[in-house]
Amino acid sequence: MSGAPVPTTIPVGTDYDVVIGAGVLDRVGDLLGDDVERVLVVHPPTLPELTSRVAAALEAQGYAVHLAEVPDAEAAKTAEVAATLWAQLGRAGFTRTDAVVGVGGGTVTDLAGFVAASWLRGVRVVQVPTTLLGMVDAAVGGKTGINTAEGKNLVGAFHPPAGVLCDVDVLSTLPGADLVAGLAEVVKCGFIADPVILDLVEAAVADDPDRARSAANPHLRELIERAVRVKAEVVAADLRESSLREVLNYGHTFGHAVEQVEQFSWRHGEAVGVGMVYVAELARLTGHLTGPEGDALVARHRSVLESLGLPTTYPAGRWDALLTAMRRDKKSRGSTLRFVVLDGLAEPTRLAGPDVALLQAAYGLVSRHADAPAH
Ligand SMILES: NC(=O)c1ccc[n+]([C@@H]2O[C@H](COP(=O)([O-])OP(=O)(O)OC[C@H]3O[C@@H](n4cnc5c(N)ncnc54)[C@H](O)[C@@H]3O)[C@@H](O)[C@H]2O)c1
Ligand SMILES: O=C(O)C(=O)C[C@@H](O)[C@H](O)[C@H](O)COP(=O)(O)O
Ligand SMILES: [Zn+2]
Repeated sequence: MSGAPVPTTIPVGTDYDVVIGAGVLDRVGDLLGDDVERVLVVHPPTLPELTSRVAAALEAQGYAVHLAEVPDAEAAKTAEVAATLWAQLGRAGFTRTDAVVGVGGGTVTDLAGFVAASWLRGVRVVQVPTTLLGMVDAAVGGKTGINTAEGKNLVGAFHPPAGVLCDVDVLSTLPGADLVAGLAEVVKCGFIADPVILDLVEAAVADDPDRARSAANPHLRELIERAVRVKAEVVAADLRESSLREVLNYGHTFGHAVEQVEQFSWRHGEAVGVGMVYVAELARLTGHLTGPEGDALVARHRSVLESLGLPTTYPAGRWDALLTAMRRDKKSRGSTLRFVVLDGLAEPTRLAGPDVALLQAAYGLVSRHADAPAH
């Protein structure tokens, strides 16, 4: 894969840096800060080599490394798994000057961040995302959490990391479907804030569609950096999602509901893909996107996502379950559902309390094609 030799450092306000580079994995200890003795490295079973490299780099710098293997993917984000990590931290005597390192995709960094946020009411966490989605989104910004039986990320904390280390070389082993799922969050940043992202994705697809959906995408490094800059700017201004940060939730009200209804058999990025089409249709139905320009923007959602192989439709017949799940969205206020919608390209705004008939009509527009991909 391509990658400039010089790492890029993107500051998140004055709090911490996101370091993006090729072959930078061994620098993990540099992000830990002072006084750390013990480090809990949280990792999935799928990444033995990367985990060993991180552990060896930390040991070489004198840290006492404790490995914590957790179940792969969404199965990691449970209270039971968090409890096993708290027990391990307790047995090993982790103090407030010790730290957690998350090595893996967004599921691992969400879990590791939450355990760090809750242990002794907060210890340092350094995130080492190994998926595209983790690099551009999950590991950055300090939203940490786990799921409950009732829904996605319902328990968690805002706990910014001490640093984020993105080694783009590790993406070469990422399965294609996971790379594409990460591109969904990149595309999200294009629609809400940085349209150059959409231009770059479309250019890569026009040039070579297969390569565009892989770690060999010639614009991948720039796409990662642009998406991280979008996220960094937003979370630096509004860590706790009092207002602005909600824009990063574009497509997630419906997307999280799909994940829940499908019992996590859809990847997060896939669900967010169809969620963005849903909310684009909702914006048209509620008069936020109007005229030929509005129509073109909705069509652009479908075309860019489909060109990457992301789902833009969802089967009919699941409305009641979807609506129940959407009501648990964190943007809801009492019984009022709230959505992030676009007034135009890179012009996000909020839609509060739309008529349920319009919500269902938007579902009709994403479900009318009975050709949703099998999962
Ligand atoms: N906290 C946030 O702000 C935030 C933002 C976006 C998403 N998320 C969360 O992130 C999660 C999704 O993250 P994800 O898409 O990274 O999924 P994931 O963590 O499940 O990883 C996807 C798969 O890739 C494998 N993998 C990881 N790195 C690899 C590598 N380098 N080579 C080969 N295989 C590798 C994993 O083992 C897993 O099977 C969801 O739970 C979502 O809610 C959180
Ligand atoms: O960072 C944010 O803020 C986001 O909303 C980014 C999302 O991509 C991410 O999936 C996040 O975990 C969703 O958070 P939630 O508050 O809706 O659970
Ligand atoms: Zn997301």
